[in-house]
Amino acid sequence: MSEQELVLSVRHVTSGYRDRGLFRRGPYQEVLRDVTFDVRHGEILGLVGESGTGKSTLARTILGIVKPDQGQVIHYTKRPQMIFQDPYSALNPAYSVEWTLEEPLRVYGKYDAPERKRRVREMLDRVGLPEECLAAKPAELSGGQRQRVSIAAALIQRPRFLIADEPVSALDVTIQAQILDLLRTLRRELDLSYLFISHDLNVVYQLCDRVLVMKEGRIVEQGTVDDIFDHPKDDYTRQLLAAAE
Ligand SMILES: Nc1ncnc2c1ncn2[C@@H]1O[C@H](COP(=O)(O)OP(=O)(O)OP(=O)(O)O)[C@@H](O)[C@H]1O
Repeated sequence: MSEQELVLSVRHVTSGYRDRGLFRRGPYQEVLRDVTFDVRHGEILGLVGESGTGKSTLARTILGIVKPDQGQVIHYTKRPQMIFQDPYSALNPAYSVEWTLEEPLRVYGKYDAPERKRRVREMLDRVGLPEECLAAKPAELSGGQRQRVSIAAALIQRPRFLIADEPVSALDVTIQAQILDLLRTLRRELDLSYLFISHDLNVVYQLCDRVLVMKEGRIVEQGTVDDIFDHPKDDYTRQLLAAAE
């Protein structure tokens, strides 16, 4: 696969934490073990595995928050942005939606005020929110609206690659379906790629093109959604599928 077709390569990455315990000097805990995969241009790559297996640690390692002890993380596009399960973690409760969406552009410094306002309104429209939301604070919005705002905040700097860590897990099923639809539409319209982290295999089946299965910090199986769901090769994948039925 040529480099133009990739947005990210993770090569033999081993990483973990040193900051446990008293005075953050606890023993080193290895979390990721020899992790290798690519994210291809335009794809939605699912990452599944039980709680505590290292999915969020992988996201942090891709973002550079956790440094790999071995191996390499190679970005072929702008740095990815993140969407989280709880949009509150991405949205400052004290500020309006307009402020939240405009701030990264203000920091970036390239656009004047009218252009920033135009971009904010365009992004709000793309994520399916009315202009009345601009003045609202996060607490005044529904869970689904808040997740739309955090998606807009992630996209306002026009990244090519998004990491979504359980982005629909806190939403009820109808709203989940709307947000999954939005993510599909945005991928098409903005030519995005996603790493989509979820413990919900049903959601992964609906949304993803390919899937990574992680167990105890290792990728035990990867393949297309059809491969993984219809012809799982690894025992652990079979167990996860059986548990989800
Ligand atoms: N900041 C941290 N410092 C030390 N250890 C951590 C830190 N964050 C996570 N860990 C440990 O790393 C391991 C993997 O956690 P991680 O959050 O990556 O798993 P996960 O697969 O995302 O789980 P979940 O699905 O519950 O979010 C766990 O044992 C966890 O306790």
